[in-house]
Amino acid sequence: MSGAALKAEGLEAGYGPLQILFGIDMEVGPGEHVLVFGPNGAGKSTLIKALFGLVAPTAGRVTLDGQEVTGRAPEGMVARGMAYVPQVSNVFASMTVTENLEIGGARLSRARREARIAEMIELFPVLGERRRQAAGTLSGGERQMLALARALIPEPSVLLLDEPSAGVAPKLVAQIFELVSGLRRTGVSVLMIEQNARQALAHVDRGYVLEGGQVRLSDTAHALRENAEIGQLYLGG
Ligand SMILES: Nc1ncnc2c1ncn2[C@@H]1O[C@H](COP(=O)(O)OP(=O)(O)OP(=O)(O)O)[C@@H](O)[C@H]1O
Repeated sequence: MSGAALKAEGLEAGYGPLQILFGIDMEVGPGEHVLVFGPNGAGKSTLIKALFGLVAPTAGRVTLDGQEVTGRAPEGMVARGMAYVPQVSNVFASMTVTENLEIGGARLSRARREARIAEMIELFPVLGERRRQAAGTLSGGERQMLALARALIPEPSVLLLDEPSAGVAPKLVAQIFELVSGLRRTGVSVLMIEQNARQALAHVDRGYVLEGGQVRLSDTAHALRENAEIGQLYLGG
C-alpha cells in the first residue's frame, strides 16, 4: 500500500527508438515538494512528460494517489488531479489574465470557477491588478504566476513544474521559489525541475539527481546541499 501522491516505478520512456529514461523509481509524498535536477539532457523534462502522459512510457508504472495511471493521456491525468506547467508556452499570450484563468477552470461550474479565480487573485495579487492585460505583455515573473495560478484552479493534488524560474529576471527568481514554497498551505504536492538547483533546493523537502536517464542519488534537500560532490557537479561548486 503506497501513501505517495505520485509514484513512478521502473519507469522507462523515450522518443521512438531513442530510449531516454531507464528504470526510474521516485515518489512525491502528500504535500511534499520535490526537486529533480541534473545535467542538460539527463531526461528531466522527459520524466515530467512521461509522468503527465505527454510521452508514453515503454515500461514501468505511474500511480497518482494510489491509482495506476500509466499511459493515460494528459486529459485523463488532469481529471485525476495532476497539473503540469510547461517551461514555455504556458499561457495564452493574446488572451487576458482573466481569460487565461477562466480556461484553467473550464471544467468547473461557473460559481466554482469564479470562486477559484478569486482565491488565485488573493494568492497572487499582481494578477488582480493586471486582470485585463494580455498575458503576452506580462513580465516573466508575472507570466509564471499566471501559469501557476491557471494550473491550480482545478485544485490538483500534484503539480508538475518544468523550470518555473525560466525567463524570470535573476533578482526575482527567489520570489518565484518562495511563491512555490507558499503553495504548501494549499496542500498540493509539487515535483519541480530547475536549472537554478542550488536556490531551488533551499525551498523543497527532497531531491533526485537525474543523470543519463537514471536516478543517481536521492536525499533530503539539506543533505544534497551539503554533499560536496553533488555541489561541484550540479550546483555550481
Ligand atoms: N521530441 C524529442 N525527440 C527526440 N529526442 C528528444 C525529444 N525531446 C528531447 N529529446 C532528447 O532527449 C534527451 C533528454 O532531453 P530532456 O529535455 O528530457 O532533458 P533535460 O534533462 O530536461 O535537459 P535540459 O536540462 O537541457 O532541459 C536529450 O538528448 C534530447 O535531445
